[in-house]
Amino acid sequence: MRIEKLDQNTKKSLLETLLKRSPNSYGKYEESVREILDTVKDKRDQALFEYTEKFDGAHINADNILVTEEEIREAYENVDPELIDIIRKALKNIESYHAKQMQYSWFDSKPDGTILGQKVTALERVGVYVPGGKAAYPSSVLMNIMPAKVAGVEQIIMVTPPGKDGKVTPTTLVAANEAGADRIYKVGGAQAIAALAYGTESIPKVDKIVGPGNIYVALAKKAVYGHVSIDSIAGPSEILVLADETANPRYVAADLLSQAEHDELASAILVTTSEKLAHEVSDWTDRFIRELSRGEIIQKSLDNYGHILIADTLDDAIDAANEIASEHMEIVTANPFEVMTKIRNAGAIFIGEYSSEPLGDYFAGPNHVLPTNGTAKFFSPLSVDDFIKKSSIISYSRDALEKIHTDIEKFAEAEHLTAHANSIRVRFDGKDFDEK
Ligand SMILES: NC(=O)c1ccc[n+]([C@@H]2O[C@H](COP(=O)([O-])OP(=O)(O)OC[C@H]3O[C@@H](n4cnc5c(N)ncnc54)[C@H](O)[C@@H]3O)[C@@H](O)[C@H]2O)c1
Ligand SMILES: N[C@H](CO)Cc1c[nH]c[nH+]1
Ligand SMILES: [Zn+2]
Repeated sequence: MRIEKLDQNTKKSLLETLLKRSPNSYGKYEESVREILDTVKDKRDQALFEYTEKFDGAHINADNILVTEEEIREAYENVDPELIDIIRKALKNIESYHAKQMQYSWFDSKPDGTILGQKVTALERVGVYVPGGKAAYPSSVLMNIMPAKVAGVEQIIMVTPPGKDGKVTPTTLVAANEAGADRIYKVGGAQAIAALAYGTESIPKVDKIVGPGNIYVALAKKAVYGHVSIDSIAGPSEILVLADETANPRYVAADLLSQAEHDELASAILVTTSEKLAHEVSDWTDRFIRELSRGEIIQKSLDNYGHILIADTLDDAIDAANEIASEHMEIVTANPFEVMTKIRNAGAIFIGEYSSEPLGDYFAGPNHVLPTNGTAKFFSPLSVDDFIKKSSIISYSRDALEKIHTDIEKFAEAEHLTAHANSIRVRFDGKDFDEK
C-alpha cells in the first residue's frame, strides 16, 4: 500500500480520488437505465421476462417469477444446518438492536382541552433489493428485512436476480424466510426497481425501496425517487482505520483487507500517527494478500484506493477522518472512547482492537447498510426510522380555540388568505343558528 505523509495536498487529492467511486460519477449508464425503467412501465411483466433473459440468462415467466414454498423447502435442504443456526443467532442480535430504535406515538394534553401529538405508522408495503449478480449476500438480506419487520411493515416484497438455472441461491432464500420476507420475486437490476416503483401484473407497487446493488440498481433507485421513497444510495464499501503506535499491525492490515475484498472500487485507508505502524501494516497486507482467495480483487482495490497516511498529531488524523467520512471507521488508539467523542462523520464506528469490521457486517446487531462516499456527513445507517412515518395530531376544544382565534385570523389576513381567516371566524361570529 502506498504510504504518504498527511498534509493538505495529500488529503485534497485523496478526497478527489474517492469521489470518483460515487454512483453520481457514472452518468454514462443513466441512458440505459432510463430505457429499462420506461420499458417496464410500458410493457410490465413482459419487459421483466425479456430483460431477465438478456441480463441474467434465465427464463422467467408469470408461472415461476414468484418463489414458491416448495422452493423455500428445497433451499433449507441445501443449506448447512449449522449456518442456519448462525443466521438465527445473528437475526436475534439484529432484532434486539433495532427494537431499541422503535419510535412510538405520543400525545400531549392540556387542561384547556388541547391535545397535540405525533402518530407513528409503519409503511404498508416495502421492496427490498437483494443483489445476486456476482455474489450472494445473505447477511444483507437480514440487515434490510429485519428493521422493516421491527417497524411493523405489513408486506415485505423482496426481489433478487436468478441464476442462469432460474433459481435463487439457497442461503439467500433461507435468510429471507428466516427474516420474514412475505414474497420473493426472481428479478434483478434496474428492471426489478422499475417493477417495485410502478407495479406490474405480477409485482405490486411498493411505498419504499431499500437495499444495495450495482450501478444499474443505484441509478434506477435514484431515478424512481419521488415516485416511491428510497433509502440511501449505497456505493462501494469503505474502511478507515484510525490508529496510534499501540495498534496491532497484523489486526489493522487484516481489517483493511476485509473491505477491499468487496469490490475493485472499495477503499481501505489507514490514518496513523506512527510511522512504524504504517510500514508494518503495509508489510502485513502484502503477506495476507498472497494467502486470501480474493487476492486479485483486493490488490486492484488497494492499487486504486488503498492509502496509508502518516499524521503529525492525533488531532490531524481525526480531522482527516472527519473529512473523509468513511462508511466504517475503526479506532485503535490508547484512548479510543475519547477519540470517538471527536468523530463527527462515520457510518459505523468500531472501537478497540477486538471490534473488527466483519463483527458488524454479520453479527453484532447494528445495520451494515451504511452511508458511503462521504455521505456519512448527512446520512445515517439503515434503521427502523426508514420504515415508519409520522402524522401530526391536533385537537382543540372550543375554549382553547376561543382564546387564540383572533390571532389566527389576523395572521391569515396578513397573508391575504381570507378563506383561512373565515374558517376560524365562523366558529365565533354567533351566526351558527340564524343563517343556516
Ligand atoms: N453496502 C452494502 O451493504 C452492500 C451489501 C451487499 C452488496 N453490496 C454491493 O452491491 C453490488 C452488487 O452487484 P452485483 O452486480 O453483484 O449484483 P446486482 O444484483 O446488484 O446486479 C445484477 C443485475 O445487474 C443487471 N445488469 C448487469 N449488467 C447489465 C447491463 N449491461 N445493463 C443493464 N443491467 C445490467 C442485471 O439485471 C443483473 O440482474 C456490489 O457492488 C456490492 O459491493 C453492497
Ligand atoms: N461490508 C458490507 C457493507 O459495506 C456488507 C457486507 C455483507 N457481507 C459482508 N459485508
Ligand atoms: Zn463487508
